[in-house]
Amino acid sequence: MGGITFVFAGDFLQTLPVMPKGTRDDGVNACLKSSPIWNYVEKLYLRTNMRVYLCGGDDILPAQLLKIGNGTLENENGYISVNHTIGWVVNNVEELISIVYHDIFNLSNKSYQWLYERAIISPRNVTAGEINDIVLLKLNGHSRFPPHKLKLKIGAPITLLRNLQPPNLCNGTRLQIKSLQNNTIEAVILTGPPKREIAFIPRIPMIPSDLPFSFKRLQFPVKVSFAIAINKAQGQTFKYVGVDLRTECFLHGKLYVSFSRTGDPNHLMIFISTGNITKNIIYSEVL
Ligand SMILES: Nc1ncnc2c1ncn2[C@@H]1O[C@H](COP(=O)(O)OP(=O)(O)OP(=O)(O)O)[C@@H](O)[C@H]1O
Repeated sequence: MGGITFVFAGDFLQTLPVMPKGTRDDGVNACLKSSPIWNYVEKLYLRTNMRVYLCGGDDILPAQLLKIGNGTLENENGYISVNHTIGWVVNNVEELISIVYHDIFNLSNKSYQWLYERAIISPRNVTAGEINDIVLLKLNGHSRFPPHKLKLKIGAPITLLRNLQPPNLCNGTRLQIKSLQNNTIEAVILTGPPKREIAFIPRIPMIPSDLPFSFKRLQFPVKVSFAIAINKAQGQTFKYVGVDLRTECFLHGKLYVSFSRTGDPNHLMIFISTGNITKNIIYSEVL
């Protein structure tokens, strides 16, 4: 390797690289562990769960999370039963929203921190989108753009979908809308070192990647983010988290990622459409 030292950081309990329409083998093959260089990597381990430690938690939650990640908390059908050592099971999606976004009608009176420290996470973009629509309806004001295009309201959190101006404005950066113009969104950055800085987001040419033919549209590269997909939540830390399990986690590591975004089980609310039992898929070959 020409004497250059590379440092890789990762957690194989978490989701694998996303391979569009990929099989289990495709995901596993894209993982660093499948690379020929893996045998030459010196492994170092970080064993303290800092999220839980900072919340003053004991060893119960970290141990439970590791069991979920390693698949040792499962019963024989690959399902696990969720109890208060992990989080609190709520009765429906409305309850999930009203606990995580308590008093959302008053958003304009809440601090910037209030929005920054909470999120609902969901296995699929479409279910996250449904929750965003429900929460947006609770906010005062009208959507500035025609609803079939993009529903946005002042005060709502948004996530950038493109690298606009690294390092401040990257794919995944969260912001809060301050004002909406026809061709720009004024927003305050919620995440990372530039938090609290004001940014102006323009419409940019975007080419949809999920269609069999390609065309360009001038669009705002943003998505409302009261609720986000689990893959977008990976790497993030929140104080209050709602996990929407109306649909099951369908790939390796998704359940572990969703349950490990906060350090306090009393701040983790979970809605499971099948009671308190949910699927936990683990690919043992990447552990
Ligand atoms: N040594 C530390 N001292 C204080 N806080 C820390 C330390 N390490 C991590 N944290 C805090 O713990 C939280 C998780 O840290 P970080 O995101 O770096 O961990 P991670 O292993 O990448 O997590 P994950 O992969 O699960 O997303 C963050 O809020 C971070 O600020």
